Amino acid sequence: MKVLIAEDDLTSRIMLENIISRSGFTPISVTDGASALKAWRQDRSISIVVTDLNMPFFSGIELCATMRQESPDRGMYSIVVTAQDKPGILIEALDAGASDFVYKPYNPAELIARLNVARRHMELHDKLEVTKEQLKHQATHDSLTGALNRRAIMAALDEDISRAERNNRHLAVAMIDIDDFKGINDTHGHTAGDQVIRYVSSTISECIRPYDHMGRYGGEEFLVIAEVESHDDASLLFRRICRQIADGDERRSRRVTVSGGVTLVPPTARSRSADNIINAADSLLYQAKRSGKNRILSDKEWTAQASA
Ligand SMILES: Nc1nc2c(ncn2[C@@H]2O[C@H](COP(=O)(O)OP(=O)(O)OP(=O)(O)O)[C@@H](O)[C@H]2O)c(=O)[nH]1
Repeated sequence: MKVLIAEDDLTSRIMLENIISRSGFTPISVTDGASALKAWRQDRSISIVVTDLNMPFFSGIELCATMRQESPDRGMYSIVVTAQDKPGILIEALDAGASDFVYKPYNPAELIARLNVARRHMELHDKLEVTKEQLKHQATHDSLTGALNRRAIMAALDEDISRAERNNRHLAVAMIDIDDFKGINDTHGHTAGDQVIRYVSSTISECIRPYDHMGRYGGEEFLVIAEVESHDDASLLFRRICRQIADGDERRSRRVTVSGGVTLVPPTARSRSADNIINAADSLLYQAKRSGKNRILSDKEWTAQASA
């Protein structure tokens, strides 16, 4: 764990460096508050700061206050060290954002004990951050496939519609459903059904680009949002997905196929809401199922078929 030392006095700085490295930390030394702030901004792995109070240009209290104001959520533990015994200085430092305060001359053992408190504090903070990330992931991802869950893919759809409008881009939105999935469950069991869901999910994500989105919309239904150039571009992409799912895994005793409906959202279609887009993709999916399955039908293809 790195400890940033801000101390203008050479003797005090060397003493701090010794104590800090003997306690198993990695010391990083600077000689004034402004350099300390710069180092802290540049290196996000610095979480503990030991600072002198009076330094040229920028005091230890100003340093603690600025760090707190700039990054209130960043894990940080700051210890102000001073020989100054001005009444109220301890309260002033703690109120400004310092975590601890030590008077000089200090007992090295006491400073080490305080650094160990800082270490425990930061370890707990890091564990909480990991748990927070895990909970965020669980809240937005489907546990079977690891894909975005319904709430998250719908949120992505809203964001993608706005971004596509802003950037004058076309979006293709597809609803994809596994064919005869009930039969797979009934014949091969629920676990085999789950494997098929995972296979379809991973195949779709392999076929789209990193900035496109896909999520599990329902049991065996997936919503895919891709940025495309045109109708033809969209048809090409979803035909490839459909083919890849049907042909991609030759080890399967039973061929897995999907059907889908893909609707193109041009940048000018400002009035189209997410619900409206989902309904359009859903009714094209219904037509794809009715017209024989193992196909993904776009609105252009459907219009052409209907008027033929
Ligand atoms: N194994 C498994 N099955 C699921 C899951 N979620 C939904 N299902 C099943 O998916 C099946 C969906 O069947 P249907 O809606 O009748 O559709 P289908 O058999 O695919 O028929 P078509 O859509 O017309 O091709 C149901 O039997 C559900 O129980 C899941 O997480 N795991």
